[in-house]
Amino acid sequence: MASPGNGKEWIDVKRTHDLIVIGAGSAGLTAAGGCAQFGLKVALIEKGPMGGDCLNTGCVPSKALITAARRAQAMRESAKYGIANVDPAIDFKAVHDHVQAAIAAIAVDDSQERFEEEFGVEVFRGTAQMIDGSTIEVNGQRLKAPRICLALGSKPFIPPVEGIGDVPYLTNETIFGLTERPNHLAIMGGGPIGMEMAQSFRRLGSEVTVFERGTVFGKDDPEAVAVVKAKLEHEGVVMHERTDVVKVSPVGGGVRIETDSGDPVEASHLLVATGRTCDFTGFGLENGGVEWSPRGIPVDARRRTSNKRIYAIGDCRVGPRFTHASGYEGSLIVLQVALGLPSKADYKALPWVTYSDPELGHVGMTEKDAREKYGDKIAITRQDFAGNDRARAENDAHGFLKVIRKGKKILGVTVVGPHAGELLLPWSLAIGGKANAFAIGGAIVPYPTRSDISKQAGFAVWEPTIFGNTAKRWAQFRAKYLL
Ligand SMILES: Cc1cc2nc3c(=O)[nH]c(=O)nc-3n(C[C@H](O)[C@H](O)[C@H](O)COP(=O)(O)OP(=O)(O)OC[C@H]3O[C@@H](n4cnc5c(N)ncnc54)[C@H](O)[C@@H]3O)c2cc1C
Ligand SMILES: NC(=O)c1ccc[n+]([C@@H]2O[C@H](COP(=O)([O-])OP(=O)(O)OC[C@H]3O[C@@H](n4cnc5c(N)ncnc54)[C@H](O)[C@@H]3O)[C@@H](O)[C@H]2O)c1
Repeated sequence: MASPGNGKEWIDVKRTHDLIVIGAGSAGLTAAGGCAQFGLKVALIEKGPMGGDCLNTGCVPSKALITAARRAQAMRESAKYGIANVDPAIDFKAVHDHVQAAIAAIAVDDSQERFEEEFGVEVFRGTAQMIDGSTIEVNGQRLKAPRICLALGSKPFIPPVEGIGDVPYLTNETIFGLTERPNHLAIMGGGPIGMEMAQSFRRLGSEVTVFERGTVFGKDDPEAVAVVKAKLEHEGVVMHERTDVVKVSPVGGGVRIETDSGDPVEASHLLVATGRTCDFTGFGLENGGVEWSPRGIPVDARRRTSNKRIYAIGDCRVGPRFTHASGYEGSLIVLQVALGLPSKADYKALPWVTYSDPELGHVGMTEKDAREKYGDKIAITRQDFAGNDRARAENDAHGFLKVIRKGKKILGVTVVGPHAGELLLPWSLAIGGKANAFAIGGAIVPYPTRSDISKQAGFAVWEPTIFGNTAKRWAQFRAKYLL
C-alpha cells in the first residue's frame, strides 16, 4: 500500500536512481541533463514526445509560423522601399510543412538518443505514476530515488462556456497541425497565444476576430500595447475587448460565437487561448504528500513542494510559465541536487517577450507594479526609436524603450519595436545588479544598431548628473585656470 510520503521511504528499499525526473519538456530536460553531467544516475520519464510543449506545440511552431507570416506581410508592405507591393500567394500546406520542419530540426537537441548517449540519462517512455514519496512506477517498473523532480507541464484551460463541448475548437495542441487555412479564425483570449496567432493567421490570409474579456496583451505596459494594437488594427485583426463569450454553437461547418455585448459572429474555426491549468488527477501526488490545485503545485523559493524531497519546476508549479523560467528552474535543481547548493529562484529580472510585430518585450517590474510599490519615487526615462538611426534608415521607427527606475536603480524596462526581445539583455543584467545604467550608457555600441537605444537610455539616466552643477563648475574652473 502507498505510504503518505514521510520523505524517508528511500532508506528502506535500495534506490535505483539518484534522481527521477518526470516530464521531458524544457524544465525536465534541463534538470535531468544537468544532473547526469555531474555523474548522477538520473531517470527521465516522458509519456509524449520529447521536448514537451515548447518544442512540439508552443514556442517553436508558433515562432516558425510567425516567421512565415512576417514574410507574407513584408511583401504587402514593400512599396515604401521602392519595391512594388505584392499580394502573396500562400500555400498553407507548405507553411504547415515549414513549421513541422522547424520542430524536426530542433527535436534533435531534445531527443532521447542525445540525452542517453551524450549525457547518460536513462530515458523511460511511458506514463509515470507516483507510488510514494520516493517511488515512481512506469511501464510496470518501479524506480526509487532520494529526490524526485516533477516537471509535468500544464494544459490549455477550457472555460466553461455554454456549448463548448459541442463545437470542434482548436488549442495550441492542434492548431499547428492545420494543413488548410481557416477562412475565419475566431480566438477566445487575447493573451500571448491568442495575439501571436491572431496576427499570424491574419497575415497568412485568414479573417481573424479576437474576443478578450479584459484587454489584449493585458499583462503588458498599456502604452506599449497601444503601439502593437494600432498595427494589428491596421492589418485587419478585429478585437473585441471587455467581451465575454457566453455561448458557442455549431453552424454550417463552423462555429457561432455569442458574447455579452454585440452581435454574434460566425467563424470557420475557433481557437481557445484562455490560459493554462493543471490536472494531475490519477498521477498519485497525494501518495507522495504533494499538494496541488488547478493553478499548479505550490512550491517554495527552492522549488520544493509540500514534500521537501520532491521538487516541482516549470509550468506544473504555481508561477510564471515561460520556457526560460522552466530552464532556469531546471538549473536550480542541478545546483541543489547535484551540488547541494540551496539555490532559490529569483525573478526580480524575469524577462518576457510577445512575438507580435512590433515585438513587445519586458524585464523586471512593470511601471504599474513599480508605481504601486514606490509611488512618486519612481521615474521614467524613455527613448523613442524615432531617434534611432538604424530604425530611421530602415524606415521602421515605431516604438520606444522605457526605463522604470528609482533614482538610478533600474527596476524594469519595456521595449516595443522590431527585435525588442533582443534588446533586453543589458537591462536584465542591470536589474540583477550585474551592470548599471552608467555602464550601459558608456558602452561602445556598434553604429548603426537598434542596441544604441539602450546606450541612449542609460546615458539619459545619468545625463542630469553628468552635466550637473558640480561637473560644470569643475569644467569652468579648469577652463579658466588649468587649460
Ligand atoms: C503556443 C505557445 C507558445 C509559447 N511561446 C513561448 C515563447 O515564445 N517563449 C516562452 O518562453 N514560452 C512560450 N510558451 C510557454 C512554454 O511553451 C512553456 O512555458 C514551457 O514549454 C513549459 O515547459 P515545461 O517543461 O515546464 O512543461 P512541458 O513542456 O509541458 O513538459 C511537461 C512534460 O511532462 C510530460 N508529462 C506530464 N505528465 C507525465 C506523466 N505522468 N508521465 C510522463 N510524462 C509526463 C508531458 O508529456 C510533457 O512532455 C508558449 C506556450 C504555448 C502554448
Ligand atoms: N511569447 C511568449 O512568451 C508566450 C507566447 C505564448 C504563450 N506563452 C505562455 O503560455 C501561457 C498561456 O498563454 P495564454 O495566452 O493562453 O494565457 P494568458 O493567461 O496569458 O491569456 C489568456 C487570456 O484569455 C482571457 N480570457 C480568459 N477567459 C476568457 C473568456 N472566457 N473569454 C474571453 N477571454 C478570456 C484572459 O483575460 C487573458 O487575457 C502563458 O503562461 C504564457 O506565458 C508565452
